Amino acid sequence: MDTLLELQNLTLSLGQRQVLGGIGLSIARGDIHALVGANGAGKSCLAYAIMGCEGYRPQQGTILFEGRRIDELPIQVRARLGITLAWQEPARFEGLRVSDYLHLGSPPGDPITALEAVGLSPTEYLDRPVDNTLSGGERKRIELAAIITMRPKLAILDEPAAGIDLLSLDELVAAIQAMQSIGSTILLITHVEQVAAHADRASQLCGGQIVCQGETQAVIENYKARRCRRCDGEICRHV
Ligand SMILES: Nc1ncnc2c1ncn2[C@@H]1O[C@H](COP(=O)(O)OP(=O)(O)OP(=O)(O)O)[C@@H](O)[C@H]1O
Repeated sequence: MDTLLELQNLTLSLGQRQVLGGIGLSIARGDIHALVGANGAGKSCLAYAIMGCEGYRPQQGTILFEGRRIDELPIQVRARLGITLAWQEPARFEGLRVSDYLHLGSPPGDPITALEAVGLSPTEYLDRPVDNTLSGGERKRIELAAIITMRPKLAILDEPAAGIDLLSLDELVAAIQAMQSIGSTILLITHVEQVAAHADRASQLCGGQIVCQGETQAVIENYKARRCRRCDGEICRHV
């Protein structure tokens, strides 16, 4: 396997609370890897730790990206190496138009193709401001379009389906697959089975620990059946 990202024994405490406890995870280059788990399982914290967000530096463990240790590197260096994160709450930029936003940093991809990939009409959206005059779902799609234009090596998507209407979930999946087809590897954090089901592999998180990983459907079934190693093989108390 050509491993893009490898986490070894990653442990993160915030204040008195341990939110990640000895995470081991490998993600293959080119894969969509789904991360599932109940509210509070630690999915977003893991995303922030990989991205290098302020305040989320692990106390223990190693993060390897393309075989290079990155856990001591600041967020902007990790971004330059090709890691990007789409936050659970999509960004607002008062005064910035969608076309400016999609051209920020002169990304390699074409903003028009990217907007079409997320199901938004370029003629209708390019001149609109990226502020609260857009719905949450529209901002979420525009953020995904920005990632498509960036062509990162690793895109971490935190709940990309949040705020996306049920009928548009297939379009969201198509946009994620478009990212994959242009070479990005995707860590896909989602509660929506219809979206997670399209991943190549998956991991299940409970209480800051990976309790199951492997073939996507098997992990989803394990999660839905509430099987959880951490909860002593009993019904998971956290689902
Ligand atoms: N800055 C912080 N300080 C203290 N505790 C935090 C902080 N951020 C998150 N936590 C706690 O860490 C745990 C994991 O939170 P996280 O946001 O990673 O969960 P999640 O799996 O993404 O949940 P959800 O599905 O609800 O988004 C939670 O118990 C949360 O309250």
